[in-house]
Amino acid sequence: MKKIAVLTSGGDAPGMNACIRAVVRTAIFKDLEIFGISYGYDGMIKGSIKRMHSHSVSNIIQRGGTILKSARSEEFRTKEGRLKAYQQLKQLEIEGLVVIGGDGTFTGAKIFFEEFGIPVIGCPGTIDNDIYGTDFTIGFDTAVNTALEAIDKIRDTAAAHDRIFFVEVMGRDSGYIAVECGIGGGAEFVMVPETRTDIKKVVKSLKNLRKSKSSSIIVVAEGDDEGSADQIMNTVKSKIQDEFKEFKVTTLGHIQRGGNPTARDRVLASRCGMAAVEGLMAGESNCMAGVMSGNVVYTPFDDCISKTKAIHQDHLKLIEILSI
Ligand SMILES: Nc1ncnc2c1ncn2[C@@H]1O[C@H](COP(=O)(O)OP(=O)(O)OP(=O)(O)O)[C@@H](O)[C@H]1O
Ligand SMILES: O=P(O)(O)OC[C@H]1O[C@](O)(CO)[C@@H](O)[C@@H]1O
Repeated sequence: MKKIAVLTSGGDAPGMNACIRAVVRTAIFKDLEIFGISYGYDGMIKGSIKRMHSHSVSNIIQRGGTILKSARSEEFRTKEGRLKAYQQLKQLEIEGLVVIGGDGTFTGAKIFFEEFGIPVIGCPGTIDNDIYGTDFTIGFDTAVNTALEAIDKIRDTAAAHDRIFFVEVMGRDSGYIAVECGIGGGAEFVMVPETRTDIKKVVKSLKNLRKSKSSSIIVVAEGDDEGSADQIMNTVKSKIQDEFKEFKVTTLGHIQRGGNPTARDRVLASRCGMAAVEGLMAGESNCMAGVMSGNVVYTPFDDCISKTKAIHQDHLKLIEILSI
């Protein structure tokens, strides 16, 4: 193998730049030619592919976003689109690919590998932490810390005005961010897509808590089965508005995807990036390089996509016990 390429795809995540840096510098260290593809699979289809050098990734380890840009590509979902992408790689004699993204990115990579046989290794880059085969995904720790900082501030005003705050965090299909910042932020409740939200139970508990607390923080993952934080707030409010003075909603949104990556994300990203290149050179393919229990592991894309990394039930219990 002489030439490989790297791209970022799906939602950006803090630490993607550190991962690109690790891929580029490991490739150069191993005497490979390394190419950067802009705008994910769209850029691969359009041929937005440039040679990268060590200096191309200088001064980016601390930066959020991705210097390669990211995109969600509809065309890559079609066979014709993927064929165009393959032809672009073939023209440049690129023989291996590193894709940094989430489970959608890995689904595309798996199909691409099966159709054209180009070895592909993924690095888990998404704030959602919803990928099987790695304890944490790149960007998750930063997103949790960003959300936590906001919750700490919201708590001040919630306490000052005796309010119930519903704080919506990201997680289309996953409650990992909600659970971690719920524990760290001392939330009274956390609502996640993985478990059924019981509004009656929440109302009953809030009434009970009213005896000892005048304010509460409820963290809602955006994909909760009862709807958005706004919808949930209105349902809860209609049942207990006499008991609490005020109900407020704060949606944290995309601030969770930006900012300088934490040390944990930079280290994880660097390890996964290096492992992806080493894996390609050792003949690994159609898999993701992740870190589990401190060790680098290669997990088949099939497992990363089809197996779920369940929320720890004891984490949910922890929130319930500590909120009394
Ligand atoms: N079934 C599929 N076939 C081909 N390509 C796919 C498929 N699923 C996803 N992709 C490609 O992967 C891209 C990224 O997927 P997606 O938008 O789901 O983000 P992701 O990688 O899961 O990241 P995040 O978790 O941050 O949303 C899609 O825009 C598409 O180009
Ligand atoms: O704004 P976008 O890019 O559509 O992404 C939103 C989604 O991306 C994620 O943040 C994952 O990166 C989800 O939690 C969220 O639903």
